[in-house]
Amino acid sequence: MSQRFRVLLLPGDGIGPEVVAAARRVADAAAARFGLTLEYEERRIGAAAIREEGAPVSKETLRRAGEADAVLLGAVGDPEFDGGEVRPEAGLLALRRELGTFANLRPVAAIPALSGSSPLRPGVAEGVDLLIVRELTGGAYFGEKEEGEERASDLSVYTRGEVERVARVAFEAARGRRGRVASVDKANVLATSRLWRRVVGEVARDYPDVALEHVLVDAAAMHLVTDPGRFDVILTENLFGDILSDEAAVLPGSMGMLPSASLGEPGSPGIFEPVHGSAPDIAGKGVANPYAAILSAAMMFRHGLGRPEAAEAIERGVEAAVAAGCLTPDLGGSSGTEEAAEAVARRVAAEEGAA
Ligand SMILES: NC(=O)c1ccc[n+]([C@@H]2O[C@H](COP(=O)([O-])OP(=O)(O)OC[C@H]3O[C@@H](n4cnc5c(N)ncnc54)[C@H](O)[C@@H]3O)[C@@H](O)[C@H]2O)c1
Ligand SMILES: CC(C)[C@H](C(=O)O)[C@@H](O)C(=O)O
Ligand SMILES: [Mg+2]
Repeated sequence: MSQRFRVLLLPGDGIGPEVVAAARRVADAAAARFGLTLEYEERRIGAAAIREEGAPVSKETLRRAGEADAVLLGAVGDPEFDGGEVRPEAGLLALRRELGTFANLRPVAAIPALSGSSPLRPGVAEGVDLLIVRELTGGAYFGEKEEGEERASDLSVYTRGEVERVARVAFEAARGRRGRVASVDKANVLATSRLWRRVVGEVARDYPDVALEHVLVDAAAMHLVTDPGRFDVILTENLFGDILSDEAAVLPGSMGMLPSASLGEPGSPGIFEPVHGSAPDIAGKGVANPYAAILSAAMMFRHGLGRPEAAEAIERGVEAAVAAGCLTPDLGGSSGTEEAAEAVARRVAAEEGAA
């Protein structure tokens, strides 16, 4: 009997539905190839949920997410709700909170065929292979907020336990990579960063085989685009990780190339979500780059469903489609979203019977 998995699809807003459909197409091809059955349920999140259900994510959707084996998410956000009291983004934050996905893995890898796509100095982005481990359920995003006409504040809180658990994720990941962690903070100014630095240093003692360096976030932002090869695993807090990962998108050449996995305690469902947003400027045109969402589906097979062979087949499929010149406009090509998804799905299926 084939192994069955329940996948909750949350396409969301803007290009979200377009890239999730593409990811589903490829996930199905991988499932068929490896004898797995994916049972999908689709629900609303973000602006789509505000319009139809009155809230950016319903209690029922949060409940269904908790019962799924994995959540595959597109993006949330719509200019219609900018500055409003109910924000689409709150749905995603509530979902992360509900599922306790404290560790967000954002791999940044330059695909060889795309080495010319980075707008940086020639050669800088070549061979880049780094992993941002972003703390995802703490810091200024989730602290107490005050929002008045004359005064506003976002309290940033970190506890020892919150820092320790995400640091362990980073050190474990480094063990399977090149053995280096750069912990990024602002310890020259922020108390939370000083706690962060102390706790990361303590955790490092359990990983004598991993080299740890502390880097201030302002300098890290500069190194990321001038000398990205110095990084293996970057470990950082919620807000810094959000900003540094969009900056890192210039390395492979587009926001449309960065996937992510948001993981909680073992056994709890992860959220697999591209790093990019709802891209209202290109939504509905069929030209969004689906590779970030497709590679997020690969991460779902690896980290959420325990089927790394399916993940690898998808990753090889993306590399091959890109090498064959199947590029969306953000990468300088003229392929559409569906065409790119088909190109990957075909390659995943055609590997059938291969070792
Ligand atoms: N995880 C999420 O759901 C998420 C992440 C970031 C932003 N957002 C939301 O998305 C909305 C738009 O935000 P933004 O414009 O600052 O960021 P964005 O990531 O949506 O877009 C930034 C730029 O990158 C381009 N881009 C992004 N993804 C692309 C893709 N797959 N293919 C081709 N081009 C792509 C867009 O066209 C745009 O020019 C906001 O409401 C924001 O809050 C959501
Ligand atoms: C939409 C927003 C809440 C989200 C974040 O800031 O975490 C997004 O920018 C991301 O990077 O996933
Ligand atoms: Mg972001």
